[in-house]
Amino acid sequence: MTILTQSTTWKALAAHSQQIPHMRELFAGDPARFSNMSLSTCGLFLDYSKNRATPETLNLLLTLAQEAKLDAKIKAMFAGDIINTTEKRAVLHTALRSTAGQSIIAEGQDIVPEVQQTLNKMQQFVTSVTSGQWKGYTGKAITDIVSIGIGGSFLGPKIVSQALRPYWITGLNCHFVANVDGTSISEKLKLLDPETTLFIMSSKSFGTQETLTNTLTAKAWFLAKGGSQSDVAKHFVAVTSNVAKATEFGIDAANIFPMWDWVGGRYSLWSAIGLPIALLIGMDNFRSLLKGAHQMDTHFATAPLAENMPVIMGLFSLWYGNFFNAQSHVVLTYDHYLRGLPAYFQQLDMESNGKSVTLNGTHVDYSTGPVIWGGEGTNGQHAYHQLLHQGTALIPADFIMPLQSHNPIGEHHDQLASNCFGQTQALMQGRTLDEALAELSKSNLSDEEKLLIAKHKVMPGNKPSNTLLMDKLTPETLGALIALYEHRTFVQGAIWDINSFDQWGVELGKTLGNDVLARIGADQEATALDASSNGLINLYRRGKI
Ligand SMILES: O=P(O)(O)OC[C@H]1O[C@](O)(CO)[C@@H](O)[C@@H]1O
Repeated sequence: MTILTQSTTWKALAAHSQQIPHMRELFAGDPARFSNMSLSTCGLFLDYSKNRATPETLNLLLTLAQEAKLDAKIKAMFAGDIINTTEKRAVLHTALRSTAGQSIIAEGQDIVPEVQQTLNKMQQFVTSVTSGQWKGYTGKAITDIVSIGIGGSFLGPKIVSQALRPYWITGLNCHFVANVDGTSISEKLKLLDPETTLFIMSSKSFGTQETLTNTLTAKAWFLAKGGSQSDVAKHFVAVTSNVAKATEFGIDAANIFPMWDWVGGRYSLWSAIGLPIALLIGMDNFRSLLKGAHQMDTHFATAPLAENMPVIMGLFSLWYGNFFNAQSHVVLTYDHYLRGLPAYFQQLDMESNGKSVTLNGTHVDYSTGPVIWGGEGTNGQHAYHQLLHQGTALIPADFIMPLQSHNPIGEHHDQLASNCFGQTQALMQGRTLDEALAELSKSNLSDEEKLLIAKHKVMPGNKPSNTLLMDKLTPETLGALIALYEHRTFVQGAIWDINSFDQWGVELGKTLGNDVLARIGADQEATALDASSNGLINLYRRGKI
């Protein structure tokens, strides 16, 4: 048994979870529930009133957070303590959006100056490329960027660039390659001209198979299409913390942008890993993205727990996972530009909190990170929302929507908003048997048929959701929104007493993958592994079933 589940507060929460009235009743009993249970900060508005919660719920959850020393853990992260204990690293993505005058110490050194220097190096590079001063090997300006990276070195740049499409002011095109599947890079290369294409190789470790292989393919393509070895420096740059490996690989030292051990891959879009974003939206907009995140950092570090947006969201997610057996959490973006955000939050949360031992190695006796999934509204309403409304699983939902559209055409945005709010209402209130029968009262069905159909139309309701709104999707509000989810993930990991900043689970697959690769290329058929793995490898070697 862990200390957490033995605590009086945990037991009180378990008992309390059985006593919460249906949300319909909670709303009926408190006309001020919306204003009492909403919060506004950093350009974001959070309505958390549609949760299974009374004031007692919040008190208990906040007590749980205090007992887990959440306050002290937040301070430790911002102070650069070694909170990633298994990798012996500080966790300082917040330093990437710090302001020039701040001083943040990691491993005995103030890291703010090098963060600022890197931003300046990015600025010079962005100016040089976007002004046309940076020339390709035939003297032409760059028109296309290809970002090669995977995981945190891919999702952040890709999804933020997609989200900030209205801010693409530089005229460049950007393409992203992550998967080692040769189709991915081949389809991109077909569209490109080597004379005007610049590759950014993004890999913190400079050791990731997919990224190395894709970069080698890109380089071979460049050389085959007319570029020479001495031209490579004009077309390949890298972002990495492993400068030695990058130079050994052939990237000019002057074209390497630094990364640091104290930035986790899934928290790295704010570093030079965000270079593709900056090349599309310009450095001023990139700095606004950082500013929005910094505002959320300040809020997270200073607001009382009861008024702290990441804390409230983290606590409610834990509430459903630990006390209502919710196994997944859905993120529903009512904005086409934000369609990629669920995938981004999926990596952020699942790679961070997909853990099952506490910091001291004890096996947890409670659920940790849920499955994060989702998509854009209204599309999902015609697909998986059915299960949200009437399925047997409890799936808490976050609805995210800007009040103003970048494309205000006719009634589109009013319809979008009405669907978003209508969904949260339907999830909360559901439909009773009497209501379903009343709806059928004028039909020609027999009473027996009416009752049967009505039973199928019953929706239990009481399904929790948060609604997050912003005036408009801007670099600043997006920065705040992403930082909000980063900190929400931290809050849960801190209470569960797990390390949210390592990812040992992905290592075994990588190691075995390399072993399988050697067996695929070996002289003889595979015999040494389990029967299934041998069988699959040998089928693959034969190339047909
Ligand atoms: O930037 P790198 O070192 O190539 O790593 C890519 C990704 O691989 C992972 O280690 C997991 O596969 C992620 O955490 C990381 O973002």
